[in-house]
Amino acid sequence: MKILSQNTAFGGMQGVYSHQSDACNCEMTFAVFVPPKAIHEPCPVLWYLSGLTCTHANVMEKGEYRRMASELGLIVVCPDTSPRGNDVPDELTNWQMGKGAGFYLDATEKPWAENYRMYTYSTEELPAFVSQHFRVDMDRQGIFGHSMGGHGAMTIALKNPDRFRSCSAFAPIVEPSTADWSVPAFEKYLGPDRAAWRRYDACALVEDGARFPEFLIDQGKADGFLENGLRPWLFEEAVKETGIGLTLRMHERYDHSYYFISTFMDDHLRWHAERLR
Ligand SMILES: N[C@@H](CCC(=O)N[C@@H](CS)C(=O)NCC(=O)O)C(=O)O
Repeated sequence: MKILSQNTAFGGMQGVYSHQSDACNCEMTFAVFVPPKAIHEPCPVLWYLSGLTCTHANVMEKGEYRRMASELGLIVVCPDTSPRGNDVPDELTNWQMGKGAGFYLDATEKPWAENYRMYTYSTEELPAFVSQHFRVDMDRQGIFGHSMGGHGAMTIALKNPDRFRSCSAFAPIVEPSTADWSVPAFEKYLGPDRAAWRRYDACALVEDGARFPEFLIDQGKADGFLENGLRPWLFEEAVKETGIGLTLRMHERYDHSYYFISTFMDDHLRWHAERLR
């Protein structure tokens, strides 16, 4: 593991690290915040998955999670959103595909399948690596994210209900297989057979029988992507009569940015901490 930076914050440590990833076939960077409590005992771990165009750094710099994570004793891990490097295929002029747009899936189509394996990376390789290098209590894991990362968090929780005790999302893409900004990417990563897309679609997973106890979703009503990209009401519809709990909060005037995310960050951290006790 390479240490790229470590800074003391709120009595804990915000670090940025990199390692060679077998899943993505490239070097991957990630951020870990370790609260002071982890000096004495293993702490619960919360995975934050970011949205389109992001790296590990956006939430680290603008998410404002450290004070509350420190207080609650939560380790927060923030992976990158895609493979990186000069050898990794990309669409340079398209921010919804390629680098910064991994969609937390394992691509099956050329030329993407060589590197774009963010599902395996975020659910297997990175957790194994983090558990080796940090004092994490892997029996207490939660997952959350924003937009494309909200989609990642919800689909990963639905597919791994025994591993995660809590899940929440800021402005998630709840049905990427029908949303404007993800259909072209799914076609390229997964091919034309839409049956294969359902494993990476929260609404479809629920329709197909996947279950998770409950979700918290916050959504801004002034979010420009609400109508065509995000559409949380589709998930509200999908969970009806399934036993899945949903707290969906729609907020007047808030947009899609980190001003919105940081406003509700404390609520999400508390939501997770209560379920990771
Ligand atoms: N680049 C896009 C916006 C992409 C965008 O809003 N990305 C969100 C996630 S979906 C984000 O977190 N951006 C980085 C940031 O705000 O720091 C545009 O021009 O419309």
